[in-house]
Order: sequence, then C-alpha cells, then structure tokens
Amino acid sequence: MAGMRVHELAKEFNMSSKEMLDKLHEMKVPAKSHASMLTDAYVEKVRKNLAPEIKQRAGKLESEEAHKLAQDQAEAKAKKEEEERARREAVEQERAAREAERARRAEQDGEDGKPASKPKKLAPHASPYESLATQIENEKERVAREKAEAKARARAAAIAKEVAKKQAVEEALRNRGKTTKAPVPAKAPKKAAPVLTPRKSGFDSLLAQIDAEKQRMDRQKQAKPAQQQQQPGGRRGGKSERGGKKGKRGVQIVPELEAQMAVETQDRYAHMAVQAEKFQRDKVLAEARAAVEAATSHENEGRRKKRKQKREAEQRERLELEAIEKGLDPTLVLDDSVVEIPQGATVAKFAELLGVAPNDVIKRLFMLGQVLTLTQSMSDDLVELIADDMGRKVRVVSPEEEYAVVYHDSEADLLPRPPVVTVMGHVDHGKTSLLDAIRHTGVVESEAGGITQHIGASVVEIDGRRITFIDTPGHEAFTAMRARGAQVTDVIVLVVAADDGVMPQTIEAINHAKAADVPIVVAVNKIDKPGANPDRVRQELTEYGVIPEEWGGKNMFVEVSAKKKLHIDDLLETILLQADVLELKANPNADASGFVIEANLDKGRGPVATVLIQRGTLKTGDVVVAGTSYGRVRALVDPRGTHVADAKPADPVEILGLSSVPTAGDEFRVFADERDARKLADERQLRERLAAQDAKAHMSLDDLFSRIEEGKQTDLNLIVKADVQGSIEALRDAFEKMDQSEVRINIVHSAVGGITETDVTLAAASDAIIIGFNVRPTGKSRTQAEKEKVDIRLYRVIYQAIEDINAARVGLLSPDIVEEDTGIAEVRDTFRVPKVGTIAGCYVVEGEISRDDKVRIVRDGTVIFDGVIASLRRFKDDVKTVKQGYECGIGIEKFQDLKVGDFIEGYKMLEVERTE
Ligand SMILES: Nc1nc2c(ncn2[C@@H]2O[C@H](COP(=O)(O)OP(=O)(O)OP(=O)(O)O)[C@@H](O)[C@H]2O)c(=O)[nH]1
Repeated sequence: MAGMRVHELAKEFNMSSKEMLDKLHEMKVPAKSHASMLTDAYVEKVRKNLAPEIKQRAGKLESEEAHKLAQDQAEAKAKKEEEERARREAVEQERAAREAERARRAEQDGEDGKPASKPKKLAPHASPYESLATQIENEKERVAREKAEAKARARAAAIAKEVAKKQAVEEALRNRGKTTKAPVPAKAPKKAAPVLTPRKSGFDSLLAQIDAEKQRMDRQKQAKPAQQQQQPGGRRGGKSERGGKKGKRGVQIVPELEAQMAVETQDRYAHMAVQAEKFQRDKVLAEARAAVEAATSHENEGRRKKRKQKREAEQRERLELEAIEKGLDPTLVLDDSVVEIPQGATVAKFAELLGVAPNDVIKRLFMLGQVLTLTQSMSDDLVELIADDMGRKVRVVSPEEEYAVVYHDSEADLLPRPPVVTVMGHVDHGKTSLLDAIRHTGVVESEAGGITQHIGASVVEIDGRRITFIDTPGHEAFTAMRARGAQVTDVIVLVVAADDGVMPQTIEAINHAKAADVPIVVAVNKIDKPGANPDRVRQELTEYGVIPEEWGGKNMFVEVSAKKKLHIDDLLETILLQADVLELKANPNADASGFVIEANLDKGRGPVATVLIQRGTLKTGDVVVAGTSYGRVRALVDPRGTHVADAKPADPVEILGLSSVPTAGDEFRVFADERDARKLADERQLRERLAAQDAKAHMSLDDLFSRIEEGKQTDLNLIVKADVQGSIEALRDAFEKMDQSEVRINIVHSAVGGITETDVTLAAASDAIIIGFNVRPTGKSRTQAEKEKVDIRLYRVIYQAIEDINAARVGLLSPDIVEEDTGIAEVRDTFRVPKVGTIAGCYVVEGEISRDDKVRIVRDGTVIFDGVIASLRRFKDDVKTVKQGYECGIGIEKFQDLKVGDFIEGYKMLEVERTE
C-alpha cells in the first residue's frame, strides 16, 4: 500500500511524532497515532504546508552559527587530511623498514635475494611496529588535544554570545528610550542619559526607563487639557496628531462633541499605548532576566539543574541509541502510552492487553477482510492496523527482542583483538592456493603438520600477532552471512591474477566489499608467471575506485605468488598494518557472543558448529543459544584440532554440545541461565514449526477433488486478479453457468492489477486460490505464497482457467504441460545497440535465467509480452545461464520496449504425465 506512517513523516521533518500529530490536527488531516498511515495525497499536502515552516526553521540558523559550522568543517577537513598524511607516512616508513630489513637479512644469509618491488626509502631506526605504535599514540594525543581546544573555543564563543545578547538587550532598551522620548521635549532625555550609561546594569536601566515612562505619561495627561483648549473649532486639530487623524474629513462634527471624543479617543489610545509598552517591557525584562541568569549560571543551583538535565538527556540518548541498534523506532520505545504486544499474539491476547472487547477486534478485522477467531494469531501488520484503527499506540515485540541485548563496553574494557579476513577474487585467480600458502607461512614449523582439521576458519601468526582467516573464499558466502546480519570480516584480501587482470568477479567482490564498508588489501597474485603485469592490475583497479597508496589512494597492494610462496609474509604484515589503522578492539571480559560460520552433524560428535567470537570469552560449560539450537558447551576445539579451555575475540572455535545443527550466519550468545536459553531456542523452534504448519492448511486446486470426496469441501473460494475488468466479468459469467451442485464457487475478491501480498494474506485467511489473468505476483507476494502454501494459478486465456477448475472438481487436474519458473531478472538499465536493438542491463534477483528459457516481461505486475531470449551476456561474453546475484545483459526477440523496473521472468514448459 502506498503512503507513509506519521512517525516516518515526522522523521522526515526532524520532528517528534507528537509534534507532527499536532500539525496534522491543525491541518485537519485524519491521523490518530504515530503509526497511522497517511495516503500519498495527505503526505503531499503536509509536505506542502510544512515547507515554509521548515524553511523558516532553517533560516533561524544564525549567520554566526553558519560561519562557525564552516569553520568547524574546514578544521575537520584539515584534521582529516593531516591524519591521512600521517597514516600514509607511517605506512611508507613501515614499508621502507621492511624493505631494509629484508635486504639486510638477504645480505646476511649471503643469499641471492630477489627483491620483489623496487627499493624503497631508508628505514627508520625503530622497529616497524614500534614506530607505528608511536605514530598512532601521537595521533591519538593530537586528536585529544584538538578536541580540548575545540571545546574551549566553543565555551568562549558561547560566553561571547551571551555577552553580545546582553549588550543587544541594553542597546534595544536604549533605542526604545530614544524613540519613545523623542516627541516629548525638555527633561526626559536628561533623565534617560545617566540611566543608560554603559556601566549601569540592564535592570537599573530598565527601572529608570519605567520611571521615565511614568513621568512621560503624567506629562501627557497634564498636556491634554491644554491641547483641547488650543483647538476649539479646528476639525483637523492643529498639533494633536491623533485627534487630527481621527477626525474624519468632510464629516461635520459639533466642536464640543469633537473635543469630548478626542479626549476619550486619546485616553483609550494612551491606555493601549501603556499596555503595549508594559507588554514590551515585560518581554524585554524577561529576556534580560534570562540573559542574566544564563550569564550567572555557574552558581550552584544552576549547575545542579544543568547536571540533572544532562543526565536525563544522556539517559534518553542511551535508550534512543539502544532502540536504534535494535532496529526499533525510538519514539515508540520512549513513549509510555505505547502498549507492547508480543509477536504472534492471538486476537484474545491482543484485546486483553489493550483492554478492549474481543468482539470489537474481530469486527474490525472482518471489516479489513480478515476473518479471524479468538484463538488465531494476528500478523504484525494486523496488530498495528487494528490498534491504529482504535486510536491506540502499540509496538510488536519479537521474542528475540525480549532477549535482545545491546552491548555497551566502556573504552577501558576494550582491548586490541586480531583482525578477521576474507579472501575474495575471480575464479582461478588463486584464492584457495593463497589461503594454503598463508596457512603454511603463518604457522611454526613444528606445528605445520598439525593442520589436520578444517573448521571453517584458521588462525595464522606472524611476528607474534594473530590473524583469523575465514576459510570459505569468495563473495557468495560473505554476502550470504551478511544477509543474515553477520558482519564478521574486518579486512578483505582481493586476489587478482597478474596475468589476467580485473575480471567480472573481481568487480563484484569490490562491490560487495564496498557495500559492507570493509577495506580491501589487494594481493596481486601469480607474479611468477611470464605474462604477469602487476602495474596493469593497478591501473585497471583504479577504474573501480581501488587505488594504490603510492598513487595517493587508500588501498595497500602486495605482489605475491601463492604457488612459489613469494612475499606471503609481506601480505600478512600488510594485513596487520591495515588492522592497525582500523584499531580493532573488543571486550574479552564478558559473556561470549558472535556468529556461527559453519555447522554440521558429525556422526561421532553430534551437532558441531564453528563460531567466531566477537565479544567476550567462551568457556567450556557455558550455556549458549545459536539460532534455534542451544546447549551447554561440552568441548571447544581450535583450528588445529586441539581442545582448548576458552576462546577469545576473533578466535574461531568449534563447539560441541548443541541440541541441533544451527545455520551459518546465526548469531550465538552465552546465557547466564540455562532456562532462558532453552526458552528462547524453544520459542524460535515453535515459531518455525507454526509457520510450517500454518502453511499446510491452505486450499489448492490439486487437492480440491480429494477434499470434495472426503466431504470436507463444499465451497471453492477464489481471488481473481486480471489485467482488465472484462476478464473478471467473463470468468464470473462462466462460473455462474457451471454446475455448482457439489461445490459452490465463490469469488471472495476480484480486482484489476498484479497479485499483491495482501491478496496472498487474504487467500491464506479465507482458504482461497488465487487466479491471475495476464498478471503476476508482485514484490514479495510470491515468496509469501510459497511460505504460506497459497496456490496461485496464472493463466493467459479464460477457457484454460475454466477447464482447470472443471477438471479439478472431478479430480482430473493434471495438466500434461506445465510451466516451471526458472528465474527473475530485474531491468536496471537499458541500452540501444545498433543493429541489435534494446538490451536490458539486468540483475538476476531470483533463481537462474538460461539462454533457452521462455520469458515474460512483467511491468507493474502485468504481463506485457511473452517471448524468447535473443541474447544473454555477461560482460561481453555470451553465456548459457546467469545465476541469482549476478548482473547480465538480456535482449528479447521481437521486443524493444524494455524499461527500467521491468521484470524478465524466465520459464520452461515441462511435460508432465497425467495421473489418470
Ligand atoms: N603460476 C602460478 N599459478 C598459480 C598461483 N596461484 C594459483 N595458481 C594456479 O591457479 C589455479 C587456480 O588456483 P586456485 O587457488 O584454485 O584459484 P581459486 O581462485 O581458489 O579458484 P576457485 O576456487 O575456482 O574460485 C591453480 O591451478 C593454481 O595452481 C601463482 O601464484 N602462480
């Protein structure tokens, strides 16, 4: 459904939901709570109405602040540049040191050392890591110093602003004094002058001001009779400005009456003027008081108040932060009037928690087309919709959230930890060989034979420091983990073969690394090969934003040969350098948590999972939950197959003792109480089972006949979606003519347009089959239908649908030719190629598209063309298939009207034998 919720719109305008609701009420836009859905038209209206206000708010940013902002930005930029320069210098120095060290070692050994790269600058005296450490230390000190200076500057600016404000108030008073007193001759200026000497305080001047004002009023009163006498018959009233203006021209007024009126009018205006003055004075007084209070706020009381406010703000900020980290709307978490509803609550539970009549809930559900009983559970959307309908605020709480913890470690608890690295690159560029070479370099000779086990990750050691490598190379596993929320990699090593250069998967790996915001260290591999051209690799990579440091970029490059094991230690050192830049830290003194990176069922040992510790220390005997599985850790095994007592941050370790096999990417966490662990795992399992069970219940055309035979089915509910209304009418007519003695056909819902998630929900709730004519499932409706086992039948002609339903009624439904969907590609760009036509730059979002597939072009849920593929390419090469997650170019035979946003759905016609 299009539209926007109130809290989303509020966020757009940087307002609280409450503020937005008030604005909406002012604009007469119907919205009951933060979760109310606003239609596009209302959203548009609100945006239009609020635009000037937002502009005005923005305009309030004083020029001084704008200036300060610009200054801050300039400072930040300079600081960043300085840091970057220092870092680069450090790296250069390290490099130089390493080169020198290697050269020295080669000389000592009397070997004919082959320096891989060109000679670098002289090495400094200190060891590489010492110098880097000092560098980092200096850097930190400088940052701290700058912070303190910035703070002092800000404080000085604030005080200056206060003083300026005070001066402005006094200035305003002085000016006001001058203007009001100008028409009054004689003494007034004399009185005002000493009062407004700059040495006097704002209050003194104000008091004097008030006195002067009183005297002026008295004088005016005394002057009044005199003025009246001066203008006995003069309609225009000579000197009296007010009288002159008020006496209307051309209207004859009796002189006495006019005099009388003049007095009254003058009195009234004088009174109003006094009132206005008083109001002004009060306002200025209040401002002055505030200014003085602000200026003297270092007094104890003010300080205490400020501290309290600060504490409250911090508490609020923390709660907000926690909510955001949990992916929740902070306004909902902080709002006391929000009722928390557990996910999957039944109608009865929902009513009870809100304190409303269950019947009322059922009625409202019914109005939404959702027929639910008291004991049926409500989806998250329904909970929100019904609550909104009732004008109540709710928040759906998932079981995970109930147990969700947000870790806050203080700076003092954080200790340096080893980096976790994933190797990526194009097929055959040497990822596996490089990992092998690394494993052999990074282990002590005596232990080399000890690597007998593959546990999904390995740890290597260089110069007494450790690096963890994830064993599954390639970006598929990396992205699959990331899709599940498991971000475990700190550094990506991009392997590029020096004889092959940048290839499609190299680019994809770069994109995945960028998407995950993980730095790339480039390993230019196979430099031993005759055709190797490392500089070409450097050149090619610049096109994709991977630029060598020596060219002013951010990426470190190392030339290696996995096969000949050349410069592998160089690569490891570079990874450590990159890790130093990242300042990786974790708190080891806490209950462990992290992610499952591999899991399987071992015949002898039962469920085994390799986990990567991200925080804390995991010990044998700990109770853990990993996905839907839980258990007490019976044993911990490190990558060398050794049983260990504990595992620390960045350690990969196998755990034994789980109740079942978790999935890679599952989060794992230690629980203090075994009961809590079991409860969470059980609840997760239950939910999975319920989802599977729920999915079973729905109607399908295939089992219609058996249901009729069993006497279970007397109704066949249909939801009909079509590209034009005519198809719906034609189908309705056809059904009416059908024999409905055994089973009655009901069209519970029909509409023009693609098959949406709401259609699927409705079908699931009313046990209906969805029939689509020239339309397709849109968005996530296809996956939802699969999950909920809702039968969707798609047809191009009406008689096919009628035939199918007729056949199903008598149990003959087994079409001899069926369509099988193969994959879906989304059109992201289009190109015109001379003599070929339009080519769509696509991304395969589901399944696999094959060159010989038949295809449907679907636009806005409607099939607009059905045909075959003319060309299928990946980066200039013709290919047979393209899998999910890859980009490709697709040309369609006899169809040029491809547009961005279209979906190309591949399918095959399969012959299926009739069962009857
Ligand atoms: N000459 C030479 N050959 C290498 C080097 N590194 C790897 N190879 C060879 O390149 C081929 C591919 O190496 P792999 O390590 O399997 O490459 P990969 O990237 O893991 O390949 P996939 O697992 O298929 O993605 C093998 O035949 C290796 O022997 C190297 O440094 N020099």
